Amino acid sequence: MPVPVLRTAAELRALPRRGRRAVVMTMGALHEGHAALVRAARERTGPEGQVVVTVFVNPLQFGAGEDLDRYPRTLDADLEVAAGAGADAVFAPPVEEVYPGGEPEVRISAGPMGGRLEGASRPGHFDGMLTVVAKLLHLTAPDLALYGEKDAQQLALITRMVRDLNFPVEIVGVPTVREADGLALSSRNRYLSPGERTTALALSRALFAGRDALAAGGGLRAARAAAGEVLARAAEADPPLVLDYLALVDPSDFTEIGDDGDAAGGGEAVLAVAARVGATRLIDNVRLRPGHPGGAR
Ligand SMILES: Nc1ncnc2c1ncn2[C@@H]1O[C@H](COP(=O)(O)OP(=O)(O)OP(=O)(O)O)[C@@H](O)[C@H]1O
Ligand SMILES: CC(C)(CO)[C@@H](O)C(=O)[O-]
Ligand code: BAL
Repeated sequence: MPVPVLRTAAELRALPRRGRRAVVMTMGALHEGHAALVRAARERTGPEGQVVVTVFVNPLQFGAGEDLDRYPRTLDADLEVAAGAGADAVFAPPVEEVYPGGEPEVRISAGPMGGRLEGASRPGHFDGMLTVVAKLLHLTAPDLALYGEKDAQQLALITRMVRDLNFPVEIVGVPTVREADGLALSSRNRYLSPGERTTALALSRALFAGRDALAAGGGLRAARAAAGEVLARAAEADPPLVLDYLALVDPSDFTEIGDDGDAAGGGEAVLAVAARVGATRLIDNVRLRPGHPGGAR
């Protein structure tokens, strides 16, 4: 069944509420990772509930020189993926509908966590991201909202915003969906040539090497070193991987964990990587659990 496409805030307000409402926010170019979020939303609302998918490429979270203009826009295909995964409606507004006053002067500040890691590499990104997430939460008024763990710092910041600013919504994280060879699904993967894709596999391989080193009893220092070795080899590949960061961080606030330090939050850590292959910038991460069998999940 085709899924209704709502273009304006007024159309969204006119959508009758039914049971618990879940929202899955995306920038479009939907793939199986997005479909997993929609299916997880459906499971949580039950058949009597309602799942709304938003498709909006948010200019505010792109920096100068980033890929705002070439970001893939594939609404017809997105509607099929959303419907196939169980969405009830897609909200795909034009920019003027989300930013009726033009570029906003008042924005959400992502605070100290927003300046770390991804925030250090993409200044202003998380302020822009949280500002649009706040707007989309107001517009869609959901009971719950689901986000992927692939964008772990984004998920941590949204969770923090909702707590700090008393948004009446439950935030749910969904595990990263990967290709059979480990590459995390990402809309930006479609920029990769076959050779670039082969090099890009080093991101997930590095993280898995880190997880395996931890499972073998090496501790967090060995985990990071093992990941670093994989990335160093990929830097010599053709085309090369250009590392932005490899970091071990505390999942609650994304502060870096020293080599011998314990992570706060029950000793868990996130091993996160960002790198460029050709003109494409990719990120990935795994959760590490020192002391747990397998070292991770
Ligand atoms: N492989 C994945 N597994 C689970 N969730 C994902 C995956 N990829 C993206 N998501 C989630 O889907 C939501 C929308 O993300 P977005 O539209 O930016 O897709 P993306 O694939 O991350 O794109 P990009 O390549 O631009 O980063 C976010 O909550 C994001 O974390
Ligand atoms: C959450 C989001 C839809 C806000 O534009 C975006 O950052 C994304 O797709 O992850
Ligand atoms: N998936 C995160 C959104 C962004 O890269 O802008």
